[in-house]
Amino acid sequence: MSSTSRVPSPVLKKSLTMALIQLASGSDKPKNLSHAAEKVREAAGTGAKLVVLPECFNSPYGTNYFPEYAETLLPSADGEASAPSYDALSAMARDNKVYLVGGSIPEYNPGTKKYHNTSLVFSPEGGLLATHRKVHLFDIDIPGKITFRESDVLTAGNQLTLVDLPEYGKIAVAICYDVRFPELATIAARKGAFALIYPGAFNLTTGPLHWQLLAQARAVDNQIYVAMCSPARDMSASYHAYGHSLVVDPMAKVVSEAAEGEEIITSELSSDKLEETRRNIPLNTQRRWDVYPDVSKGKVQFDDPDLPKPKE
Ligand SMILES: O=C(O)CCC(=O)C(=O)O
Repeated sequence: MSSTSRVPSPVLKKSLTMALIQLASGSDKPKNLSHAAEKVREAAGTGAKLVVLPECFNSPYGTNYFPEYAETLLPSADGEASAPSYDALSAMARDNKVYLVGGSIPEYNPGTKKYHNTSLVFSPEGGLLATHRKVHLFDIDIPGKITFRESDVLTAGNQLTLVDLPEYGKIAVAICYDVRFPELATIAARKGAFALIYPGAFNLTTGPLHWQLLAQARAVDNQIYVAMCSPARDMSASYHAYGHSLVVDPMAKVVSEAAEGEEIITSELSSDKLEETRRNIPLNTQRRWDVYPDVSKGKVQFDDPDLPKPKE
């Protein structure tokens, strides 16, 4: 007979207002940081307690830019870490008393001499809660349309990232191309995440086809919220981001969506919607572990020892 053991449901302890900032960034890093700070203040002013910035919010997006814009989050052998974006993000979270998923920034690790695409998550007190290095690098080649090889410059991260927001519950944070890998999302959901948050920067080829589809797919598979936060589109930049930051609910309905330009979108995440979805479509009690394995069992890496830790 079937084996239908339950997996724990994601817990959202109380309603949470989340804001995604579809930020317009350029080539001037200090300006990008001060502009992000203004927009985080504006987002917090709407009542948002969780604020999300896009992938590479402090720099233009492109392999040629990563080394120039990279910051050292880990101290180098001969000195301190130099991370203006870390300090700016920490201040944005603290000044506005919000949880902040700081999009992503190019990171240089002086110990390994490797570059990463790294997301930093801060508490309302400004403390670092988590660091996610993009696990799946964006290497694609669609002839005549888009060729991109992050792996020419970047090294992939080695862990799944779950972040506990004590008053609310757990979120999972991953970056852009990571959304294409359903295992990561399913493991996070089975470990109790109520939302998957992806700072991302899709393009004008794959964006119209896959951006919303992937967000809805991860939501419908896992019956949790999914948020994808893009940079604003800038047709004068070398990379044209798709935009359309969006939030999808556990029924896979798009509950808020931006257009292409700079915009803040907010959504209310509710435990009622999570519970209602799971009550109405009870996948959670219908899984057949006797027919296929549970991907969340077995070795899952959550604690890459090489990751930057909070500054003292
Ligand atoms: O998966 C895609 O089509 C786009 C991914 C991407 O732009 C990224 O990982 O930065």
